[in-house]
Amino acid sequence: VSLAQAPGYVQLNQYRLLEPIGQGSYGIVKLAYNEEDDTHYAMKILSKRKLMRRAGLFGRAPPRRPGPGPPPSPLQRVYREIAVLKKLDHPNVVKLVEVLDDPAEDHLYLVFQLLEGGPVIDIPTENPLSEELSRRYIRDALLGVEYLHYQRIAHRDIKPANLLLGEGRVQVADLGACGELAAAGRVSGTVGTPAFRAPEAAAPADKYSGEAADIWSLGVTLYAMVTGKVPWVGSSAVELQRKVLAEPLTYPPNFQPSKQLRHLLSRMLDKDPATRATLQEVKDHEWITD
Ligand SMILES: COc1ccc(C(=O)/C=C\Nc2cc(OC)c(C(=O)O)cc2Cl)cc1
Repeated sequence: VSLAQAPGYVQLNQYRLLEPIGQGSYGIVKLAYNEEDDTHYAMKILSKRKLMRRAGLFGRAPPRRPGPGPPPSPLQRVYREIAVLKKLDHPNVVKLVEVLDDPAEDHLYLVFQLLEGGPVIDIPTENPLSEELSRRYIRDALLGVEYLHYQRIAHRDIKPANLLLGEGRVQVADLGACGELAAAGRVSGTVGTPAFRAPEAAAPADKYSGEAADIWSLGVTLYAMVTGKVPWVGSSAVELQRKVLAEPLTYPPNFQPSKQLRHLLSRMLDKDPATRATLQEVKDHEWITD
């Protein structure tokens, strides 16, 4: 019996999967070519089994009593992300095109509009962005995050890898960690990326505000754009969290930020969420409106 030579690529409905273009704790993103409309897309591929395994228990038992139940499992979080993404429509938020979810299949495919420029910057780098370019990118990110907050959603994992460049503008990606701003008592500490996570993320959930944490992450992201590195590093999440809480903001020796930018970063990276700049104050800051 001659096995028909399987094609060297994976075909999924009208999509031909091509090379990987993104990788993270969530899974993998591949370039995909749609033969029907002769257009490329970004295909995010998730494994339901892997997501359930990360949940520890095999899919959490639903809370028996009303009120904030246990935090959603990673798989429930993905379905929440999908439901949220379908509702969203803003020039600075990624566009979910379609979801391929075969119940019999372990893989879940999220098809997104391709943002051909990819992440705004890959850190660490010796070639950071100019203040002018960083200003343009962070302005777009602010509009995207403002729209999410208006929809009562906190992103909770803002970082350069989730700010993608397409059609000359930045779009915010990856709502995998997002939380409803309204949901009280949700678990605050465990989402996001440690170097970009707000100092209060480990505080009790009622002290935690998703909006303020997003401003902090935007501040770390802006710092990363202009310096090419993150402000605090640690060999473990615990050591990093300690430094973020205790150590003052410093700049690399050969880097001289403008006075306005230094002021803006000190306002966004205020360790106290209660006095930290609000999104409106950032939008009105002279470095942004320059
Ligand atoms: C060099 O050229 C490149 C062009 C595009 C990319 C790219 O797109 C990467 C990730 N993409 C995404 C990730 C997401 O989550 C983690 C989500 C989401 O879940 O919202 C959506 C998208 Cl699109 C990379 C390199």
